[in-house]
Amino acid sequence: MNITIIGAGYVGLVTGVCLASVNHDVIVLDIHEKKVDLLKQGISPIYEPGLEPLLKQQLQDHKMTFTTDYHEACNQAEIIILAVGTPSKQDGSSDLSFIKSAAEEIGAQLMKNGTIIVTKSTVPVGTNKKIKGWIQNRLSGPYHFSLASNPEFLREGSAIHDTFDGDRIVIGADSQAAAAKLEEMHRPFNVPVLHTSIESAEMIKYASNAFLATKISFINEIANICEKLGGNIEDVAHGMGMDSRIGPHFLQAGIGYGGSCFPKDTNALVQLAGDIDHKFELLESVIKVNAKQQVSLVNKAREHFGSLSGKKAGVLGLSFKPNTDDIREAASIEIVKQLLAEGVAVTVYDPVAIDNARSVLGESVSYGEHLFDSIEDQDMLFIATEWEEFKVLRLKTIAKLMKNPAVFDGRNCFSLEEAKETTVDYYSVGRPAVIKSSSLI
Ligand SMILES: NC(=O)c1ccc[n+]([C@@H]2O[C@H](COP(=O)([O-])OP(=O)(O)OC[C@H]3O[C@@H](n4cnc5c(N)ncnc54)[C@H](O)[C@@H]3O)[C@@H](O)[C@H]2O)c1
Ligand SMILES: O=c1ccn([C@@H]2O[C@H](COP(=O)(O)OP(=O)(O)O[C@H]3O[C@H](CO)[C@@H](O)[C@H](O)[C@H]3O)[C@@H](O)[C@H]2O)c(=O)[nH]1
Repeated sequence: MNITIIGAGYVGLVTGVCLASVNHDVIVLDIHEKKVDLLKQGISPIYEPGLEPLLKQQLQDHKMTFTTDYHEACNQAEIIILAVGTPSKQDGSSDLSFIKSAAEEIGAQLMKNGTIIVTKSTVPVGTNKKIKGWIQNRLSGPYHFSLASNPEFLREGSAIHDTFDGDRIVIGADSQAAAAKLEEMHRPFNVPVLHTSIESAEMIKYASNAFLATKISFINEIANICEKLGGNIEDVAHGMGMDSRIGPHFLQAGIGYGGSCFPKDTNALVQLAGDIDHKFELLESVIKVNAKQQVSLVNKAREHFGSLSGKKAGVLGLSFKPNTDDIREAASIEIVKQLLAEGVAVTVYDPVAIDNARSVLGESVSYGEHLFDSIEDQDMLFIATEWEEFKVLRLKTIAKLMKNPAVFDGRNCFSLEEAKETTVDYYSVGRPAVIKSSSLI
């Protein structure tokens, strides 16, 4: 099939590469010229395991092209997939300006009947109706087109795997023919397909993200209670997860959820409910708990040291999760900002996210070239992302390198047994702190 994707961000790029690799002919359009130039050379502007080799292969096989020209992208397409960003506005609601401008451009370029316009971007319930209007307003003739909502569920860091091995594909189309065509497009992925109305498809995306965020805030609250009452959150989560009605996933306590989706989509759903005078109290609490959790490690450090002013801290991990260079809404950035506000000199390290972090943190911190640069001679060490290369470090190595070995582990990378065998004062999440008697004197 001839498929066009509008937006060469995370979703557009991964979707495009995967569709091309199962033999569709894919054009990806973006308005960002530099990005398109890089992509034409087979260079991925994002770090995503497995993406670049697959991209290069599709270019070599002539299954994929990149452009900034809407006419070239849209006039022959059977299916046009909208994958532009839908960031948060100041009030938390979804900014649909990129969707609107892309829809208007598509409308102006439609020159035949039967094109299916698919929304993959995460958009509030009712947006597809608006998209229809925006396209219709720009049509140059009486062309018929179909609309569908086909939300994306990939996770950064495992995006290729999630596309080929996802749990479900949701299709909400305005006609049976469009629904059948989209099912055919996805068939090579061999993932179960659910057909719904457009509105249900739009809501499935928000409800899924909100539910997962709720699981995370819930387990983080249980972790906070464990810290005060006793109990080990790892055992508690394991025991809860053994109940098949609860399930073992998304019960990893930590320093809160970040990324480009959960924070944005939970806020957008609260706003969407508010628009119809429904106060979504549960989700409001989930968001509040998450904000509190993001600064919980620094609170522990303050309690440990008294004042943090004039001290030196290393921060390991800047991306919002491992295997990505994305730092959008990452807890690490909140931690760094708070440390800086308290007069701490901060050295950060991340295997792939340093360049992105530099654009946000500028010269306010030092950047380690090697992870040891963030450990050596520091008074305290924060672990904000559970990168594999941090997990294979040993606490006794960390203890030797640090000035005052106090570790604040936001991702429970080390066992309490290991912490007990070293000179490190070790704080983690939802587990008892391991404080050495010498540090209490
Ligand atoms: N990132 C994820 O893991 C993920 C997963 C599922 C769903 N989503 C949703 O998918 C959508 C896209 O997310 P993303 O992370 O890929 O966004 P992104 O910000 O990484 O990329 C969006 C791209 O769209 C381009 N763009 C903006 N306006 C355009 C226009 N008028 N015409 C053409 N291109 C335009 C931008 O230049 C950018 O390259 C969002 O709604 C997001 O919520 C994201
Ligand atoms: O048990 C857990 C699981 C995750 N997280 C945190 O939650 C955030 C999000 O993680 P994850 O969901 O793995 O990454 P995303 O790439 O943001 O993916 C989410 O957001 C995407 C965009 O909407 C959806 O497509 C995916 O299905 C959904 O999982 C990260 O900060 C994680 O550290 C936890 O703290 N504990």
